[in-house]
Amino acid sequence: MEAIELLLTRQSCPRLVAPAPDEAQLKQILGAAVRVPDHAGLTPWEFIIAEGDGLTRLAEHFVQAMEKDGGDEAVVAKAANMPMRAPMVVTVVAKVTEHPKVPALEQHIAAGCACMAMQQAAFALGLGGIWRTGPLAFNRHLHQALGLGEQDQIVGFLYLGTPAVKAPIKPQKSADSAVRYL
Ligand SMILES: Cc1cc2nc3c(=O)[nH]c(=O)nc-3n(C[C@H](O)[C@H](O)[C@H](O)COP(=O)(O)O)c2cc1C
Repeated sequence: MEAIELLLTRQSCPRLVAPAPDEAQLKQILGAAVRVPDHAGLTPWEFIIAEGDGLTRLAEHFVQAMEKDGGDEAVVAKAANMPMRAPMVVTVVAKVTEHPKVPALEQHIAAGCACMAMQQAAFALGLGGIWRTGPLAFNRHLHQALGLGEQDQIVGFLYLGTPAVKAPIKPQKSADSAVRYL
């Protein structure tokens, strides 16, 4: 796939099934992640990969975090199922450090770029992915369970796998309404 074709046709895939990215594919996906712009070379990210039993552990963390947050039965049951929507879930964390020239926002953006690059790499490899967040991304109980520091932030749960159906590519979007010239 041409790079420009990837950039103009990338789309999310919410319905994902096994197989997950294999070892070689995952290496390329992670390689794309760490290739993104990174002010001052802080590598302000961590990728927590859940696959197989890891998905069950992630679901347990989700459940406990929601319970500690006072979530009702329906909310907790929904959380338990979330990681089961794909054969692999990568929790993308912005690992934020104090830096005189690189504010936290830039470190969050860099981690977000990494998430996007991974989705694009998966798409280019014929796999599917969708970037999700929701309240759990901001849940401090989950952050603690995953060993995040006080300044760290989950910027995305990247669901990866094989598209369950071959969805048609969505029509091209126009940027016209978002553009103005000075
Ligand atoms: C930071 C961020 C968080 C998102 N969180 C969710 C989410 O929790 N649930 C969801 O369905 N889509 C979420 N999305 C949107 C999807 O990733 C996706 O972009 C959207 O469904 C549109 O599909 P497309 O990427 O094919 O245009 C999020 C996107 C971003 C950038």
